[in-house]
Amino acid sequence: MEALKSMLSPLGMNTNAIQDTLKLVVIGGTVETARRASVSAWNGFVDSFFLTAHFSQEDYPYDWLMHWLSKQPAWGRSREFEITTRTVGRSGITQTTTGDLEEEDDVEEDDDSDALVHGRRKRKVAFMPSLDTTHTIYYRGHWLRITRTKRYPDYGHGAALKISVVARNNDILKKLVLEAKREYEKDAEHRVHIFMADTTYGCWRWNGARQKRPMSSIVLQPGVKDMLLADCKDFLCSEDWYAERGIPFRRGYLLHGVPGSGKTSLIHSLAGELGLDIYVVSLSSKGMSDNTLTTLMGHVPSRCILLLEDLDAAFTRSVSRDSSSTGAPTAASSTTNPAETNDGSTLSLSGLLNSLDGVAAAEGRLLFATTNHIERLDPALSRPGRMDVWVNFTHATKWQAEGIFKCFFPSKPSAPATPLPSVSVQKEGKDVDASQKNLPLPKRKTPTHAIPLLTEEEISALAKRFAEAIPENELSVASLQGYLLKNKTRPRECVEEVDEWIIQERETREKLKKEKAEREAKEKKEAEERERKEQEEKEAKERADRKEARAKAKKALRTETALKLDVSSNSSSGANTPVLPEGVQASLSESSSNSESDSSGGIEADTEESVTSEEENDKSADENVVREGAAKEAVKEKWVSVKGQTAQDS
Ligand SMILES: Nc1ncnc2c1ncn2[C@@H]1O[C@H](COP(=O)(O)OP(=O)(O)OP(=O)(O)O)[C@@H](O)[C@H]1O
Repeated sequence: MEALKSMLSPLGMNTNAIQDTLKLVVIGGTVETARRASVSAWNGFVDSFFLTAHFSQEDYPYDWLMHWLSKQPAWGRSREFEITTRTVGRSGITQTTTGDLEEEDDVEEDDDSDALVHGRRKRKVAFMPSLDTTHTIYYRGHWLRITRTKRYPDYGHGAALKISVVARNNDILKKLVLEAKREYEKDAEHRVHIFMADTTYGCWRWNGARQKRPMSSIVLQPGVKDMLLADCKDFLCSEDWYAERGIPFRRGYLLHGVPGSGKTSLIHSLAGELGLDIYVVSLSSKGMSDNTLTTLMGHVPSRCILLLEDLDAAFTRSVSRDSSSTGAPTAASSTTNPAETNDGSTLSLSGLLNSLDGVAAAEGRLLFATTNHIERLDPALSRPGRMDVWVNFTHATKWQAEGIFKCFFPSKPSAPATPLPSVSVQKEGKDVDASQKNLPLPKRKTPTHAIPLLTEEEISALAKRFAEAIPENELSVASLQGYLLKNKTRPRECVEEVDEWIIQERETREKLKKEKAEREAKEKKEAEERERKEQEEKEAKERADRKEARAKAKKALRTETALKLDVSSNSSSGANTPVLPEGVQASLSESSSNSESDSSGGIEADTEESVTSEEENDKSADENVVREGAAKEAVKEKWVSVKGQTAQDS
């Protein structure tokens, strides 16, 4: 301080403004230099001692870490944040996070996440640290510096995480990622994640997480579910077996059959059972091309279910999925020359085949394809190696009807440990047994409907009666489910009224069939009418063209004849010789031969096309005119030549 004073004292009292300014510049410069030096020293320290890991939103570790961070108090206490009702991270896990905002009343009332407000689930508001802010979190004896950044700021999407830590090696980061993964998987245990193909960017987009569907809720012919599940499990643990034999580590399942028979439901259920995510591609979606599909297939993770829905619709682009639509491959299905359809899709069959098992195709995935019309598939698509297992789904059998009935109406446990007193609940004017408290519904806190619990024997008897009433292979399982849903609280009435419902169903189907037939007949008639009109227009045009051609021919003939006349008159007046020029002689003989061969068609003899009677009349009238003209010319020319000869004789 003293030194500074002594340095400044000569300037202090008697200095002018310039000296003061210089003083300020020197001090400011020193401070700024010191600041820069400290920043660069800190950066140097960070660079040399910090380990930094980057996590991009496109990859799973990002989800794991976002999920883990959502549970860290420091993350929730950010001083700069985004407020969102979207769930944390791509995973969409909807549990309470440290940053969740609740109304006080809600917290007191209950923590029922299923509560409905105006028919919708209550949305929770979450606090998320805003982009480009750095947080420091203490983890296992280390301070982690975490920054969330935007990966593609220009495109407005894609986020990334940067985690830096002072450590000798990256063990701490490995531990962090593994712990985040474990926690994520534990929370995701009851859900199946769905990813949809984004054809614009050629990437996969997370589309939501669905509750797992128990396999027992899918009712198929005995053995089908078990066979499929065993096959999938066997495949997933046979990677080495495939590698040893040089067989591509892929397996394809083709589920074909009538609509509403459980194809999609079975795939969801299998995904839940095997703990796999589902990647869905709609081949007929807008902008789908060979390149996009190949890119997408190359980015499918190794253990997942790849679902190609409605495989037959990929090349027909038909709106109708019924059996009467032709399903004939359009130009776009050409294997060599894919044509662009009006929806911008340029996918070809060869492109699809290549993406399924080409060099870039992912290994270890289970391919599931569904179709309602197996007969429309190209054999190359469904051959073994691409589709190894085929399963046919039919309309409901009696066996399935019985099974689905039992699924809807679970029976009362035969010997409850502590029998509950049966309470009667008044609902819609009917007495129903309220002992449904025994129902295995762990998540439902306030049941919105009461299901009477019947004994196992009673349910079995009702299910049998229900199955007997259902015609074999006539109604879809989806329609049975619809009927049971309508009667979910009335098992006995449901069985009593099933005959009536079947009659109604048949009538509705008949009506729909009739309406469809009428619509198709009308469309056919309109198409025929259109075709007839087009044909008529075409014929009229052809007639007009022919008429014009004939008119031109007549005109040309007249011009030629006039020319001949000129030549012969010149020769008769100019020289006394009766010898006619060669062309005129030829014309004369032609004219005479024409007059002789009138019946054979004369001037129009070279017209090959057949003509209508009207046209023939026109034509013969025209021909008569031409023939008359030609005959007159011939007489005239003969007279001229005789005259010429007489003149020479005399
Ligand atoms: N076999 C079945 N077991 C249980 N539920 C079924 C069965 N078949 C159909 N369902 C029910 O019917 C509805 C439609 O089923 P799903 O979508 O799986 O049929 P799909 O065969 O895939 O039909 P589409 O060919 O039209 O896509 C679902 O809600 C499902 O619960």
